[in-house]
Amino acid sequence: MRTIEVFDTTLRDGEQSPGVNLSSHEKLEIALQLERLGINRIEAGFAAASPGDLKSIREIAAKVKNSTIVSLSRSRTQDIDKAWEALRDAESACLHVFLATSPIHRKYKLNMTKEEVIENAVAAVKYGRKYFDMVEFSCEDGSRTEIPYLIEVVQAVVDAGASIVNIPDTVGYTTPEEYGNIFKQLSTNIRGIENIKLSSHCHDDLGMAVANTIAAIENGATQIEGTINGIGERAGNAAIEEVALALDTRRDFYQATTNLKLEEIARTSKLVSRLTGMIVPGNKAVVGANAFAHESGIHQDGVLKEVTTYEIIRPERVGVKSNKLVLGKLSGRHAFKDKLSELGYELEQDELNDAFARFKNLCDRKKDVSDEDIVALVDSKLSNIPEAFVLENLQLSYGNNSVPTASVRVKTASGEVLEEAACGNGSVDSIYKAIDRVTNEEVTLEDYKILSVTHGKDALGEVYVRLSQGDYAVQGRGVSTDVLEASARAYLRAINKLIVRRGDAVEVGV
Ligand SMILES: CC(=O)SCCNC(=O)CCNC(=O)[C@H](O)C(C)(C)COP(=O)(O)OP(=O)(O)OC[C@H]1O[C@@H](n2cnc3c(N)ncnc32)[C@H](O)[C@@H]1OP(=O)(O)O
Ligand SMILES: CC(C)C(=O)C(=O)O
Ligand SMILES: [Mg+2]
Repeated sequence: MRTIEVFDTTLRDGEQSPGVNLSSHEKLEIALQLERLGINRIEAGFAAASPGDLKSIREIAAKVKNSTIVSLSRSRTQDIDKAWEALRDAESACLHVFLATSPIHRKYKLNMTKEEVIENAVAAVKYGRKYFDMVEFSCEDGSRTEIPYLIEVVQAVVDAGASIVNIPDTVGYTTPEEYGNIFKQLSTNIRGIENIKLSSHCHDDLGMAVANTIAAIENGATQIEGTINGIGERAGNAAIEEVALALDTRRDFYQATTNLKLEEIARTSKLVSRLTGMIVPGNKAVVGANAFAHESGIHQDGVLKEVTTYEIIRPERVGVKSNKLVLGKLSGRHAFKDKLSELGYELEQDELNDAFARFKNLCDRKKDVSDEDIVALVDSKLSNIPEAFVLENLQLSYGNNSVPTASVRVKTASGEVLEEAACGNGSVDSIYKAIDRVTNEEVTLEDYKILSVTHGKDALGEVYVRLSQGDYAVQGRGVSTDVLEASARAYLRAINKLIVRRGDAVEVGV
């Protein structure tokens, strides 16, 4: 059985998803969960991209001990210097340096000859090796590169000291057969291939990212790259959970496995979805809400007789648990704490007291409190964003023939209570206008999404908003049994984040 190493780029390529913008704290939370999942290498960002990216890579490098931390870097000395600045204190660090090799990129983007590309790639790897023991080189757009030339580039960077070579299908263009052949060619033509890791990195533009990744494994890849939930630039990257489960479920066929703790998958997926605001579709393989649901009579009958008739992955395998402890309004703190621990949360006493008070409050408004309700309730408070404004009261006047009016009362960080009212084109609009007034912020609402977290008429509603102000873009999430309250909480939360971001910007001198 071969062991395939897993390189996660949720925090770098995943953050390249349009609309996703994670704070340092959120990135750290994801990195710690990726470490728990057993990821071998975590690409924490692109240090030269911004002072904020550098800072969050450094924070992750300081806290994560069991995974190698990686920074992306162009083949430029100034980028490599920044990567070293971010990673110098990591327990285990890797520089990920890249340069495009395909004819299209050489001609139109880089304006370099074949020889210049090799020269720059070799120089970058050698420069990187002055700082780093582990250097990965990526032949960007490798799948559209002439194979004999690709072999030349790979041999040159291996000779220069790269210990991982990655062949990205940058634009999701390749097919399993074609991509597999590239790995076969490299596996048989590179001197010293046995001492390096050969890596795949696939995008999903034609919906083949996972199939292409598997083809690479079958033809010699020893590392795969991807993201949780398959998020990433354009149509996204190969979904790590899908590749891992394909190998696990069909180990009889592929004779390969990963060292991931598969039971951490559901939790990791939820965390990434929550913090990025990228909602996982119900029918998504492995982590979608319907992945383990059986709807039709014939399937249900089969599953009741023998579960393997229609279920190839047991839900427990990926950490989807059945509800064992039903909590309600008569439960106490011990049961609540026990449930939180089962759901993966270990709270400090004051956080627990706070969550418990909100749980009791929810029980008064909702008949059945499910695990999802509890996760939503705890998560909505745990992101540690300093709150410049806390929602104290929301009041609405609505009639189908009158102009909706909202009144909002907030408490500021200094304890001052402020109240404002506003009319709007609809209830949400009036709430947002009142919040703009009371916070004295001028923002643009770029996106507003509403969904139900749980089921039934007393379900929790979840609202995501994306706001911008000048160069800043932030997301906010609010959860409540009342969608208008959730809308207000999401908006206010985004404003609080915006205030923190502006503070960050002052700190780094932007
Ligand atoms: C396939 C991928 O996912 S690659 C990673 C993509 N991710 C990102 O780009 C996010 C982070 N990027 C950034 O913050 C910015 O692009 C920066 C800070 C890296 C660079 O910003 P700028 O200096 O303003 O350059 P800009 O992004 O406009 O253009 C890229 C430049 O890098 C060059 N370049 C692109 N790739 C490479 C590379 N691997 N090595 C060296 N140079 C490269 C381009 O040819 C262009 O050079 P030019 O200015 O001489 O024409
Ligand atoms: C930077 C590289 C690895 C990349 O993300 C790609 O080519 O898709
Ligand atoms: Mg990519």
